[in-house]
Amino acid sequence: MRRVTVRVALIGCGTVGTEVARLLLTNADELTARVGDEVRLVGIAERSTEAERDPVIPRELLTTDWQGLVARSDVVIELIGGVEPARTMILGAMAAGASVVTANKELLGKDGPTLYAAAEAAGVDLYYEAAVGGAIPLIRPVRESLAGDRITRVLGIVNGTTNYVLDQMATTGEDLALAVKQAQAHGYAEADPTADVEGFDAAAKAAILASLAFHTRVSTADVHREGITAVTAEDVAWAAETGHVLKLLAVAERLPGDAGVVARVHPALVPLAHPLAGVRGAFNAVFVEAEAAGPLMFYGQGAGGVPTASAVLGDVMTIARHRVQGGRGPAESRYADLPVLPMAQAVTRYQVRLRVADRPGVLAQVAGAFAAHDVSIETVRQAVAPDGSTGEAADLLVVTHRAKESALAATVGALEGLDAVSAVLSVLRVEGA
Ligand SMILES: NC(=O)C1=CN([C@@H]2O[C@H](COP(=O)(O)OP(=O)(O)OC[C@H]3O[C@@H](n4cnc5c(N)ncnc54)[C@H](OP(=O)(O)O)[C@@H]3O)[C@@H](O)[C@H]2O)C=CC1
Ligand SMILES: N[C@@H](CC=O)C(=O)O
Repeated sequence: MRRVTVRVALIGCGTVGTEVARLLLTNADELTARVGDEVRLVGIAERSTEAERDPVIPRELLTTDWQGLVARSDVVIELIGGVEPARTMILGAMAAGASVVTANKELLGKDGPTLYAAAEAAGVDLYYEAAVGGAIPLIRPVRESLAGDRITRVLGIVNGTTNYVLDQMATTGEDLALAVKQAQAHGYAEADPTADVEGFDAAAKAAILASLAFHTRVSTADVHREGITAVTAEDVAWAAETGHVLKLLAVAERLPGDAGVVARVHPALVPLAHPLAGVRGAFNAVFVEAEAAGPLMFYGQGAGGVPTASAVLGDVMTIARHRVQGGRGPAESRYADLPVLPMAQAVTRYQVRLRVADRPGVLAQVAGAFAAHDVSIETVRQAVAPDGSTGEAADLLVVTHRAKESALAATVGALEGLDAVSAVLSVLRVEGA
């Protein structure tokens, strides 16, 4: 009889866990053949063994005793999400000698170093490809394939739910609340979708990517975060009117001269000609720019049980091969230890929409406010609302060259102080131009 070499335990059998179990069970022979020894799902820990499950899940695999399960496993897959009890379970698994696969970006973004340290101390693997970009191979290229290069920037769409919601708002005119409900029904959203729409999920992913890309510890709290709840139908319409589409972007940059790292998540205007503009539904796409490799684009399904399960299984297979053939995955690398700088240091372009008095000299006053704060104007034009409405006042649309966030904030303050400006209607960052 074949010796069981790699015993796999699953904790959490929801949207992703069910699909992971399905792949492990239905493809067991093939996975075994690829590893060279048996890969077997030995148990699934859940809160209750009585809850309704997909028929693919054999009841005899279910247990509520995660500690007992972990004690008889070589690889533990954590798919419950959240900080606790997931952290305790992962640390318990490692202390018992098991390697861990997790998709838990919330925990990694808040407390990744504790997990890395525990993996190191126990001499086990920690893999988390599914934590960023769902099915897209992204962590491994950043952590391993680009280990000999110098990454300067990571820019992309890393949250499937918000991309789906903004896409629905732009293409069907649906409102945000309804689109979020649909994203939940598709299995894209987090257990609490606030994590998606308020940008927490994308911020955690930005922190994970920035830490790996810049060999520096960046936690979720270091990431400037704005979600999509303040995005209005008018913003979406204005984006289209000006040849853009609104996307929730994650941007992490190494500043020139290694002055530091800035990581941010916010809605941004993307020009229609840019590849990110064509990323629809729950798909994700991430540009990684490295000094030698140049720009690389990673694209694919960023959320959903089945695609995410593919990434989880890839990690299980890597660990299984390590168990059979020897070897270990990379440890945390934070030798660069660059300062993590606040949003005020970020540099980008802006589109500012202003309502001004329709009288001579106003344009000069507005231009003066930008110039006084060293923000260079690229274009300025009188805007006509997408619904064609006009009034006694005029709306101006100002697009700037690249400027520091602090300079733009000071400019907006100055504009608000001008009596010719009755309102700053919107300020949106422009990326990818
Ligand atoms: N859904 C997606 O598209 C993606 C999800 N992820 C990540 O994957 C992880 C799982 O997500 P997802 O499958 O969507 O989440 P779900 O909420 O669908 O599933 C979580 C499962 O874990 C169970 N669970 C919760 N607490 C415990 C516990 N203490 N002990 C045992 N089981 C528990 C839940 O049981 P109960 O039903 O009783 O609450 C549920 O079955 C999360 O970290 C998420 O961020 C990553 C990429 C994509
Ligand atoms: N809720 C997340 C799931 C994948 O990480 C998303 O919508 O991207």
